[in-house]
Amino acid sequence: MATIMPDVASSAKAQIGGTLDWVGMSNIELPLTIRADDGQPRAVSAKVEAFVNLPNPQAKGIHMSRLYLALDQMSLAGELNLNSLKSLLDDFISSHEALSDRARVKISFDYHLRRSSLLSDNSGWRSYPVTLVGSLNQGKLSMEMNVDVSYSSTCPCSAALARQLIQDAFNTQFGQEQSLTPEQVQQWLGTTQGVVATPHSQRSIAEVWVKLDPEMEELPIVSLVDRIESALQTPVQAAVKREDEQEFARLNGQNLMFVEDAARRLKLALNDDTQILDFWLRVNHLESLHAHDAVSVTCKGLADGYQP
Ligand SMILES: Nc1nc2c(ncn2[C@@H]2O[C@H](COP(=O)(O)OP(=O)(O)OP(=O)(O)O)[C@@H](O)[C@H]2O)c(=O)[nH]1
Repeated sequence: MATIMPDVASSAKAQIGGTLDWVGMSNIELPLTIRADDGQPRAVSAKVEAFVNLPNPQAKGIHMSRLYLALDQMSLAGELNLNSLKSLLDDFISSHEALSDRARVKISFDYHLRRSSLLSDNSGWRSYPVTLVGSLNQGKLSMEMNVDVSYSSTCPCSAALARQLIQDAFNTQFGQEQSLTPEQVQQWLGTTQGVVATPHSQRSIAEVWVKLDPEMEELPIVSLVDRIESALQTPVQAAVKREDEQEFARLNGQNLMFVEDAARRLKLALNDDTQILDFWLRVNHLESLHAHDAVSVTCKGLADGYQP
């Protein structure tokens, strides 16, 4: 005869009563197959947080194994897309009938994309940290996605100061010359005395959160990364030959950016996308001039939307 095991989650009362906003698990290890908007199913190694609420102040606890098994089933069932996320949240609630009326899941993974070189006929992998957050609140579904994009930012102030030093060096070198030829100047410009100072650039990170239309079927990872990179113009590169490096230098010189400029570029680009219901973004310039970072934060500005 099977032993009857005690089940305190169902039978015991809470020692101290009180409603709880979220109860669940974090750092759940989960292999998943993601299908984003490039149509290519891709295996990722995800870390997951899963929660339900506990509105009954006397209920001892939730059933953690049920949340875990619903996630496990999703991982085995096929590709993760917005529909499977919705069913997962429904499972969280239905497996906690009479206990919970809200559910939340957060799935974090790195998504690799092939990126073409700037000029040469090459391509390589770039990795983008992605987080999906789905929540179900008394039947109301909300889907959010975050992607972090690395790029290069060259300081406009530093560029102007460097140009002034170059002008000064030109005056010192040629100020007394009566007959200066273009060849002389061109030759001089190709030396380190000619370009006597260079502006500083920094590795920069745009953290972008978007609210997705729950009716959407595909995860818009690729279109969001493309939109962000094309607004910034200087994404970190994968495969780089000399012609690509020279083009990168040109793009940096033609897209000088303070942290304010980068945030405004992204705001404009995201406002243009009708699939994005709301957004919040933070750009971080990991300065090379000083040890602290320059940061700017903005959002779409909806009254009931993301707040800065
Ligand atoms: N609720 C809760 N469970 C925890 C916690 N830490 C570990 N667990 C364990 O999670 C395990 C799974 O819980 P349940 O889902 O209730 O497991 P179960 O009773 O076998 O499953 P059901 O019969 O479906 O309820 C239990 O063995 C708990 O001890 C905690 O802080 N809260």
